[in-house]
Amino acid sequence: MGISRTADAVAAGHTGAAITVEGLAKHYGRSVAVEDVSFSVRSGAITGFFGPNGAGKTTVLKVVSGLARGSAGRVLVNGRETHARDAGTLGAFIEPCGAHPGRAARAHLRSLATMAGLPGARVSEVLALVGLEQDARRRVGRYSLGMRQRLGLAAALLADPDILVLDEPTNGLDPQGIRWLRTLLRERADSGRTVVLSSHSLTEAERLVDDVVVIHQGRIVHQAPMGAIAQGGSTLEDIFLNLTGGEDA
Ligand SMILES: Nc1ncnc2c1ncn2[C@@H]1O[C@H](COP(=O)(O)OP(=O)(O)OP(=O)(O)O)[C@@H](O)[C@H]1O
Repeated sequence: MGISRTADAVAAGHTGAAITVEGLAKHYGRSVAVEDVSFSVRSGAITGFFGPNGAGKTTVLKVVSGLARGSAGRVLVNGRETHARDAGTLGAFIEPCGAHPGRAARAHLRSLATMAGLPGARVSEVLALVGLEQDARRRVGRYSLGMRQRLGLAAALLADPDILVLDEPTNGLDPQGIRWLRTLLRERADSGRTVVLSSHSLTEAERLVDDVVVIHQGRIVHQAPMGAIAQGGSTLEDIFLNLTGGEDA
């Protein structure tokens, strides 16, 4: 995993990593959500971001996606520090999906496409891609959890971005949906694009991710290629429980 880069290399320009997070902190008033978070994400790989409830995964993914601002530190996307990520560079799905419950999925996606300057035909493409064609005219408020996940994914995929950031994307998906998502994400990575996802389903994620980042109590406690973890005879769950103090669970 192309992890720590020197400050000089980063200052000199693009390090080759799709995402570099350096010394990121996020405070809510006096409460510290994450502190001194640094890691990087390889281009063309699937990176899994793991941690117990409240560890800081969503907070970091929001800042990485430009949906929230950090209190300190910086995030480089393709070597550039910018708060407004353009849709073709990075697409994110972090709940809530932002669709008005009274709106049809197709109308929601159409507005997003218009705002991003994308052709209307792309809406039908992503609806087909996520398997929501038949339900595209239904109100989002009547969607199941899995259908909302698929809609969120459709929105993230609209501009066919180089980098996909997904917060617990398998939540609510049925087994067919999980397999479909695994294939979709693997194909994207194999074609040189980048995926970052968080998940609590460690057994599931073990089959999918190339690189592992573990966050605990707002700080990064581990980063390694999945292959190295497996070679060491450990499972992702072993590593996770050891690092997050849950080995007695
Ligand atoms: N808007 C907010 N205001 C105040 N504190 C917040 C806010 N959002 C998150 N936090 C706090 O930041 C910390 C990290 O939360 P975050 O949602 O990033 O964790 P997480 O790892 O995604 O958790 P989970 O696995 O439960 O989704 C928690 O202590 C949470 O209470």
